[in-house]
Amino acid sequence: MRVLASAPAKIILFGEHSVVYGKPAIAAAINLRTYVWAEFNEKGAIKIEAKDIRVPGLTVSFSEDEIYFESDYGKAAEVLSYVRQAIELVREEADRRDRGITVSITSQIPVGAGLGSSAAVAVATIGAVSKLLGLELTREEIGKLGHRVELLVQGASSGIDPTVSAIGGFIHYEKGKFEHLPFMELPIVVGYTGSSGSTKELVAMVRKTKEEIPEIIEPILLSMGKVVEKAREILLSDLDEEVRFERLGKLMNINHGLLDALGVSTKKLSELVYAARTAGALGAKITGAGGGGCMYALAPGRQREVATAITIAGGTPMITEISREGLRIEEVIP
Ligand SMILES: Nc1ncnc2c1ncn2[C@@H]1O[C@H](COP(=O)(O)OP(=O)(O)O)[C@@H](O)[C@H]1O
Ligand SMILES: C[C@@](O)(CCOP(=O)(O)O)CC(=O)O
Ligand SMILES: [Mg+2]
Repeated sequence: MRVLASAPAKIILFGEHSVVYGKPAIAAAINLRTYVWAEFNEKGAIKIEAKDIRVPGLTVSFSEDEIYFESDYGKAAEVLSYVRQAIELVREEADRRDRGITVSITSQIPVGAGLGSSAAVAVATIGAVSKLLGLELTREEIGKLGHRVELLVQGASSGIDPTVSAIGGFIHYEKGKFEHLPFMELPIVVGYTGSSGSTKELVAMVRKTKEEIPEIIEPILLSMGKVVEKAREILLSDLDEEVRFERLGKLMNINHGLLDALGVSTKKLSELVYAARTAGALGAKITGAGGGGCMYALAPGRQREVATAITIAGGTPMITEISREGLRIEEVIP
């Protein structure tokens, strides 16, 4: 039997980092996906074929069914740890720790770009392997297992990424609980710096600063939570679209400033943010952990101009749409 599952990337509209400390956040699944094939192998081992993963310092190449890591083993093992933990967790849930499983991954999501590639690969792996082992799990349960994977690998995770990747759509999330927000097309442009940041390292860095100067960092996290609550209020209001976008844009700019204060922006991210605002975006901010990766801009009627400004500033604009669908079982071959 072979199973193919896929799971989407996401953007965090408001509240990254503060969400790790129990504050609310708002995120949406987007139409970039990670695909995972799962099948049994007779060796009783876990085998991972990560076909197109590009991480600086690591090259993975393939022959028929062997994987070669052109790097030290430690680094390769670390990079594949989300997938390995996802498989091990599902084998445990199914009480089939002995079962050999091979997974093969292809992905459209840039890695370490703040678009939740770690959550998508974990969720798609859990989806494919649980189906293979005959476990009946709901999307919500799969999101919770994805959260456990992120906790095991990163040491800290709010769970928002695996939740939105598993269930899809547009959500408000707080302390493990989510609420679907009304589906709406937002006129946004995502700008990719081309460099990556490790969520594990950035979350650890914020925690260290918080421990050193809690009297300064805690009020920033509190403010971020308040920005999210205000944004939710605006998203659910019946305000005129123009006013609504204008207010959301202002909140995005505040949220970016607060993220910058936490130290997770970079020169390039800020350049893309300011280029977008100068080209007419109502708001622009980092999305995801930062340290490189992506920003996004809200630009009703100005998406083309903002995309051009991002290109001129040295970034890559991406036109993305919100994905209603989360985890999908694409194919089951008996
Ligand atoms: N296609 C993939 N195959 C295997 N592992 C992946 C894949 N995509 C992402 N990952 C894992 O996720 C990590 C990146 O996660 P993270 O630092 O949270 O950034 P982000 O989730 O923003 O992309 C990679 O280093 C790797 O371990
Ligand atoms: C920084 C954080 O809020 C989001 C991280 O997203 P990403 O891995 O950068 O896509 C961490 C978390 O919510 O667990
Ligand atoms: Mg991640």
